[in-house]
Amino acid sequence: MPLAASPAPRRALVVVNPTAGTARPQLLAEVVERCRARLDSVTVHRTTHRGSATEAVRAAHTPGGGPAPDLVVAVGGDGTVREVVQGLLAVHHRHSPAPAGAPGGASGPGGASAPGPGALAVVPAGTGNSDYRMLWADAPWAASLEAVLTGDGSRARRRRIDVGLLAETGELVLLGACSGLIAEGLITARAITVPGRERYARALPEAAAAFTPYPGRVTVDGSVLHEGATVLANVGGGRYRGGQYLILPHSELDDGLLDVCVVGAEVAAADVPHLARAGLLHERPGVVHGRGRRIVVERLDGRPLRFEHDGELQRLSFTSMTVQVLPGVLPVWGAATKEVTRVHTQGAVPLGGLAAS
Ligand SMILES: Nc1ncnc2c1ncn2[C@@H]1O[C@H](COP(=O)(O)OP(=O)(O)OP(=O)(O)O)[C@@H](O)[C@H]1O
Repeated sequence: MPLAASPAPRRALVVVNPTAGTARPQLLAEVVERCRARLDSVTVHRTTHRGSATEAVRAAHTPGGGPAPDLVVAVGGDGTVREVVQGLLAVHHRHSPAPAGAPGGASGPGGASAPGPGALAVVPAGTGNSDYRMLWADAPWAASLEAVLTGDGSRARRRRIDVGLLAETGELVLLGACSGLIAEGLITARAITVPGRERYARALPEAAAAFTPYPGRVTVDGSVLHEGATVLANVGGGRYRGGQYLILPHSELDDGLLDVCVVGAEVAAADVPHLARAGLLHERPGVVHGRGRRIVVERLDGRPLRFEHDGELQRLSFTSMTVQVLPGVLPVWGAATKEVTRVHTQGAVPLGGLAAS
């Protein structure tokens, strides 16, 4: 759901993780210089430990602690973005008396009630940077940031996007959560030393070659979508996983719903990586799609369900994962339309995520 307007931001909090994969001092210097050239006030927080980004975002929005930022720039990888989002959602819950996702809510700058969280902008400085790609595809970060700072509506939009809540742990799901093969790929990736996206591009086929489907069930808002041998069930979120595998081609980040794709055993696991890279997986027989507010993914033989969310493997021994939508809770800057840029995969398709409006 687009906000009524996308005014240019005035006050930024820049949160940088100096330990993120590609966070060089000159990158931070350039981000800060660009922000200072355009904005009234810019505060920089360098993270010092895990959780530091969340703390900084919350502190910057403390009532009575001075004007809150209307822009929060996360400079780091997906882990840093997730921590910043956690902080923003804590502020959202503190400030939003309106039901989650209600248009307008209390979060627009200049709103009558206390301002909600600043809008997220991402500068990619990690190794995978899937969050940045979900929002901007392959656009260069400097051009994206400049469009945000100037409120250039032809290139950047501020929207309130949906976030998933993993009911079993209370964790947030931004890019997506997946059982089966994609989770196995993360385990295989640990032994591969090449950085970033390339690591996962090598890991997934390797994991697929050794993969055995599990007995599973997927339920969408109380109705069974799939029951039987399962290769993967992906809930989201972004259209791509691993920044390159097209799994949810019709997912919109701001429609108030979660999409789910289940790949049944009719599709050989070994074919999933190349089909998904080519953008062909979703139309194969044995692949089903659903959309709803609450998605339950179960393993039915009593053994732990292997699953991940946002690229983090879930280490607890749950037999199910339940993802509920928190509609429209996260204000975020992204590309103006989904047609603006393309992700370079073999079968390049329009960017997933933000609805053109
Ligand atoms: N100062 C710090 N020292 C150690 N760890 C930190 C620090 N600041 C943040 N972290 C942690 O570093 C982790 C990894 O950061 P991040 O994901 O941004 O970088 P990355 O792993 O290089 O990128 P990507 O996730 O895109 O591959 C985060 O989970 C975060 O909690």
